[in-house]
Amino acid sequence: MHASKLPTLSPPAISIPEPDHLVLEESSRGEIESALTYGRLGGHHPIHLGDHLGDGRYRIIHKLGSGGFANVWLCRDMKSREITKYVALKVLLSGASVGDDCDEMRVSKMLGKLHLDMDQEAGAKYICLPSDHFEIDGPNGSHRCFVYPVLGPTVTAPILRKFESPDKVLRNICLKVVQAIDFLHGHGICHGDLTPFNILLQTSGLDGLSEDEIIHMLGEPRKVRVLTQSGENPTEPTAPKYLVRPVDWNSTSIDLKFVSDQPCVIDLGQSFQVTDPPRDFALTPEPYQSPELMLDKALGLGCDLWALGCTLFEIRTGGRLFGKWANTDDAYLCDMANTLGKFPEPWWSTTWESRKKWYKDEVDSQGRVISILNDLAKDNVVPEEPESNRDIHPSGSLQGKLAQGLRYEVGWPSWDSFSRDISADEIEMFSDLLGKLVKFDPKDRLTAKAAQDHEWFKM
Ligand SMILES: Nc1ncnc2c1ncn2[C@@H]1O[C@H](COP(=O)(O)OP(=O)(O)OP(=O)(O)O)[C@@H](O)[C@H]1O
Repeated sequence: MHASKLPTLSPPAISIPEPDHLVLEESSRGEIESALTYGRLGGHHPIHLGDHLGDGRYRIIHKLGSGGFANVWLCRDMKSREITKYVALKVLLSGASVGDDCDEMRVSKMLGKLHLDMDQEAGAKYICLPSDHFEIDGPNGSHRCFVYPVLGPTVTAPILRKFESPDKVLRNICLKVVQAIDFLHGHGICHGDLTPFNILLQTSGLDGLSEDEIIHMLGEPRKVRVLTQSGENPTEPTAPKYLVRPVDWNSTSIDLKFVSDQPCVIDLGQSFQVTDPPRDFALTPEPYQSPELMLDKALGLGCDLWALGCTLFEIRTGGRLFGKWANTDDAYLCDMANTLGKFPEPWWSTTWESRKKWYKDEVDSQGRVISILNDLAKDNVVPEEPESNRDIHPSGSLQGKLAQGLRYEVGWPSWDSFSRDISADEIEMFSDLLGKLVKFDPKDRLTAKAAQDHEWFKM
């Protein structure tokens, strides 16, 4: 799910304290979950370490992540008696748990109807589907809960360092993501929110470890106290005593031997049957939106294929394909035009109304768009070092973007980076694949099935 779909929360039916009286003892930049998401109807369920959910079956032992709609907890499955077993439990905001249609279960239901033998389906093992679901009632409303396998982080610098051949590993991860999307598309399902943030690496070997071993490996959960404005502990049950900071996979003390090189595509909350696209839908974040989605609000498998191109680029290089510095639709569209050329009609002359602010109507002798203003429209990429790939390819092209090489950087709270060049051969092959996925006309885009046979994957 994505934050643009944040549900409007209904006004409280009972008298509860105003939500803005809660603060965190310390908060950090970019933190999604805040104290304000508690203490109100529609908000999060107050959860503490050691709590049991799902009729006592799932015991909370750490937090794995938080998004715009949910917190995801690492739990021990107490039903498993022989060996310890761990699961990821996604607990939705109660405001996101309304309605008959249950987003997270929709794909499982669609696939269930097809009576598939999932072991026989190549891409099925790279899709994260819930194994169980239930509902809990609490002081902030009812919350849908979904049980998933425990996954690890997205690809990051420290993870890459642990692999002997990171380039090969990254290409393999990309292939499996393509297989996962092919699996969905083959069964008429559009993912609807494909981004690199929704590609996590699988874990292995966690089951059987003791809780102490798990905590030792992931780091002791960090608690941040929730306080009232006057600095007191909140007394009402609508707020937890503390929030838990999610596992920091970039921390140097985490043992990455449990993180595999197999990806898994998560967050199928926006997925839909191609034959029945939703009328009211949430948009994928801008960097992954296709031009037809941005300009015509047209949704379909083609949007997934465009997002797939952007996602593969980002996995392989650690950088954004379109709009690295952009923060408006125009800036994203300009970067697409700089990289891919003039848009087809009617987009160029009519639909993209502000285009004339940035580009002339005609293109130059090499088919490149001609900028009117240099600021926004100009490409973000400045070639630096001579005698490298950067000088061979114009920066306003897919090759030019790939010529910047692999640049993975981890920001707050731990800093780390991992960088290296991408060979000229690979730039040629990969830009060919990307160019076929990010075609302007969705009908011209390479299907996920055909993409798997591309020579880039055979390097
Ligand atoms: N199965 C899992 N195993 C481990 N961590 C997970 C798992 N599923 C989700 N996470 C972590 O929890 C975070 C939030 O999950 P998810 O994206 O499903 O929630 P959301 O509220 O729907 O998010 P968004 O606002 O990004 O749409 C993820 O970014 C990821 O870090």
